[in-house]
Amino acid sequence: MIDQPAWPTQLLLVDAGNTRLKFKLIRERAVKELRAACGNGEAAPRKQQVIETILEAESVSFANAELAEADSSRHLAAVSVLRDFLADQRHLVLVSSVAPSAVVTLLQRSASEGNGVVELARVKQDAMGVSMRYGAIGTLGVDRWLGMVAAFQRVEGAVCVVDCGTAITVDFLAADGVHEGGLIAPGFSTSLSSLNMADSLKSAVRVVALEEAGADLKSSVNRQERLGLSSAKCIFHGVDRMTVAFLDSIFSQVEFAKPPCQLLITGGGWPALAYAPLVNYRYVQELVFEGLVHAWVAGHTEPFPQKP
Ligand SMILES: Nc1ncnc2c1ncn2[C@@H]1O[C@H](COP(=O)(O)OP(=O)(O)OP(=O)(O)O)[C@@H](O)[C@H]1O
Ligand SMILES: CC(C)(CO)[C@@H](O)C(=O)NCCC(=O)O
Ligand SMILES: [K+]
Repeated sequence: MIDQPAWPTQLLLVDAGNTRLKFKLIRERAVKELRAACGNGEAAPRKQQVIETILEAESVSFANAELAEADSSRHLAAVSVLRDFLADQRHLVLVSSVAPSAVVTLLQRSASEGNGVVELARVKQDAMGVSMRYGAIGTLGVDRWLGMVAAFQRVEGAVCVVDCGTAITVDFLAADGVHEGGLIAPGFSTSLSSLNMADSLKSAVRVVALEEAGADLKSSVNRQERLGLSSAKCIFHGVDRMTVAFLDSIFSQVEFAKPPCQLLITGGGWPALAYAPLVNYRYVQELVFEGLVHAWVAGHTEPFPQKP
């Protein structure tokens, strides 16, 4: 554990995923509220205050820079947005990253130009009520861990976290915070692109995806009985049914869990599925951001680059 840094003027939260980089800015006024809720910085934060501050924070929309693998010019485009944004502020950049380390290095470089510092979340075996049982703890994705941390602070009981992005990840925590285990499956777009399709077909599938997103709710045909009469529709419905069948298997595990278990869904891929499960759930688009703040306040982030 490290000494907690002084409270910054503003907090920039960064979720560097496999495909995209997501930012959320907690402005000065909200940081002050958070600080007050956390006492002198040593006490545990009032969890609800953290949640509300994150939910209310403006700016999710200001930069959702697309990251393309092996395309650092796009990384740079994202980072230049940060650079403009962070100039002359005493800011702290909290990062969750499962992206290549070059991404974090770029973030750090631009943050330091603006007199800011970067702290990286790292998976901890036992922290904030959550206990990991992964064999090699360093191999667990920090985004999954932060999602579990945030979910447990919200629910304070058994919970299943489903994160829909490049991958669909599933993690179950028991009521005592012990990680029972998880699943990693390809996300919707990942499954689509894993088929070796001609480029013309790829764009046809994209068009179908857009049409279906709107037509879905109106259609009288059960989603798990839909068939295609074109290559694009066959592919789209194939991947859709595979994804939904996978999710349904998770949801029935939650439904019949004993003792009962709550369901928290996160990730930008969920709304795109336009899918209503039969179990009760809550959708929180930015669970990773909540987890980041909890982890920082509790001293579970580390300066980047690490001090020698
Ligand atoms: N029509 C669709 N139906 C279902 N899912 C879709 C559809 N279109 C896009 N998606 C999913 O939405 C995801 C976008 O969500 P999100 O922004 O959380 O993920 P990401 O940023 O791509 O992933 P990561 O966090 O790993 O970088 C895409 O990866 C894709 O899997
Ligand atoms: C599974 C992803 C890609 C989801 O973003 C990420 O959490 C990750 O890279 N995880 C490492 C593998 C693991 O969690 O065991
Ligand atoms: K993600």
